[in-house]
Amino acid sequence: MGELVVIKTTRAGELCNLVTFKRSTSDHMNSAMLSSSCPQSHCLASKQGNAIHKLHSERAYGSHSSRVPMAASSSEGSNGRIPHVLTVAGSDSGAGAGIQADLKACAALGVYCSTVITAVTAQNTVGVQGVNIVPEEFVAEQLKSVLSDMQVGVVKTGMLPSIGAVKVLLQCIKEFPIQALIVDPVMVSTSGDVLAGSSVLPIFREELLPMADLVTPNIKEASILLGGMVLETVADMRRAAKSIYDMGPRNVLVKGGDLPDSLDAVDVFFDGEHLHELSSRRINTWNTHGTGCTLASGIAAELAKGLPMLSAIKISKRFVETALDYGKDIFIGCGPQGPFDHLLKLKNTLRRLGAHRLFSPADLFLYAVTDSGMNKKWGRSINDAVRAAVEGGATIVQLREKNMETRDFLEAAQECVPLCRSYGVPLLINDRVDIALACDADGVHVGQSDMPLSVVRSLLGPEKIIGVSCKNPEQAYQAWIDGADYIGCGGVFPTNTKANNQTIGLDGLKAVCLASKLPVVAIGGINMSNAGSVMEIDAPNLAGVAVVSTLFDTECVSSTTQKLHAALKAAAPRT
Ligand SMILES: Cc1ncc(COP(=O)(O)OP(=O)(O)O)c(N)n1
Ligand SMILES: Cc1nc(C(=O)O)sc1CCOP(=O)(O)O
Ligand SMILES: [Mg+2]
Repeated sequence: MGELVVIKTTRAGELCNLVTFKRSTSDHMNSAMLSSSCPQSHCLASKQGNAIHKLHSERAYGSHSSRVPMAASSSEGSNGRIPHVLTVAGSDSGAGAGIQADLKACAALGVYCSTVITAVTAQNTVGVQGVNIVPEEFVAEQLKSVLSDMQVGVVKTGMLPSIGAVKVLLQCIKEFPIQALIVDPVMVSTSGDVLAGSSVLPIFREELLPMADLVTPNIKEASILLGGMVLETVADMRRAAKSIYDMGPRNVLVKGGDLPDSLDAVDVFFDGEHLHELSSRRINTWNTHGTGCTLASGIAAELAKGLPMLSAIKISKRFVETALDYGKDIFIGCGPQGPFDHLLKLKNTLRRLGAHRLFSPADLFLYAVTDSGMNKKWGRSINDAVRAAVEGGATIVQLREKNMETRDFLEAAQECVPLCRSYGVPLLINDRVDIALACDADGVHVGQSDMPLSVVRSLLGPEKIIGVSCKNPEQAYQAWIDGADYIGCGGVFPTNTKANNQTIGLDGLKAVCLASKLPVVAIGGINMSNAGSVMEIDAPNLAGVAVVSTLFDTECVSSTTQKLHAALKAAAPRT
């Protein structure tokens, strides 16, 4: 026989377990607790009116207990697997923190997120009005449902309000191996309400932290974990990071956002060998509720994509900083601490979806970048060079004229725009947003030290194509956040065309591809004999190659372009 779930509300801080629940073959569950419709035959729940009738069967669980730990899943591979984070945390009715923040952060970063709810809180921007702890048996059941069926990469924990919840979590991750465990030791809410009492401290210290790949306490949580140690300076945070490391986690990130009197938000990361101080701009806003959950989920998401720990932390910090900045003036709720806006990128995309844009990643297949020195050497005008490249099969053109007078550059660009348009090939201008505006080019390409992307976008408007140069995953991630259309990534090989250019190799190119959903074009030293190896790196968003000297430091631009096009086609026959 089943027993009804009894849910009573409690005031914040009273963390006694008031929910009674017994398993049986026909429990009637609160409909909010189980998914209501599922086409799969092994689904545990089927809807019957308002109640959900549970088809309880051990056979309903998959059996992945014998599987080996997953390799880092980099992005949607040909097997259709996508990076997956499981969050084990409390629900926040105000949706700024907890499960809701985790879902939004993972969605914003392009990672699938499943959820195990450990507690249901009634909270808003004023504070926490009530907490209901989910019984540990039901936490276990949720864990088993997800872990036995889905390929979870990273588990991230938030509110773990009882010893029992920690125990069942530890049991499950022993049974179902995962790629990494991130522990955000949530104990006190931003409003000061207790979310996990001191009774959980021993099991946190003795059993949970030793299993963690990363633990992310804020100042208060670090102090609690360390028995009341006072943390007032970055030096204190460094000491705290080392002491927490001694409890067993593989990495520690002590978050300094609450440290008083600092201009920057400095976090201290300790990997057992090196201490890193990671600072980010302190954003002046009240809308900070949920930053801790978001940061930890962001790290989990990036780890699930296959990034190393430090890169994942840096990217997640940048995401939080950008989201805080983006949402600094939004107004949700009347309390002292509002939530911020995780889905800023989605808004950028929606804003631009409304606009008429013709750019497609396929345009980047063979990207011809001009050089006036080379054209002069071979006695041809820019216009002739561009025409020959387009006739030979270039799919996009960039005018990169570093030493030209503005007036001459503009005149050349004004000739090239109609020429390229007549071939249906986009024409971009390197660096010079003013020239692009003046000749109505299709877009610009900017580097890391050129005009910032956000300013370029506001000057050019939503329809124009903006490419940005990136040499590492952090820059690639930021380009995506900032709303770039593509990434130019190099120097893949050494080049004589650009002085003192850093060479990042095919591995560097792949790391940039994996860090972003944007299409990527490879640049730097690409020629007839190595173009194939570039196209063959295993990255679905590698869209093509950008080339200067191979196309333009040659007598016959058109036939060289044709040959390179054929070489690319041979290496990437499906494009
Ligand atoms: C397609 C493409 N990728 C990268 C670059 C390099 O741009 P940037 O870093 O701004 O360097 P300069 O070209 O300005 O020297 C590019 N131009 N095109
Ligand atoms: C313009 C440019 N940008 C690079 C980068 O690494 O971002 S490499 C480069 C020069 C590419 O010229 P070539 O094809 O002659 O090697
Ligand atoms: Mg530039």
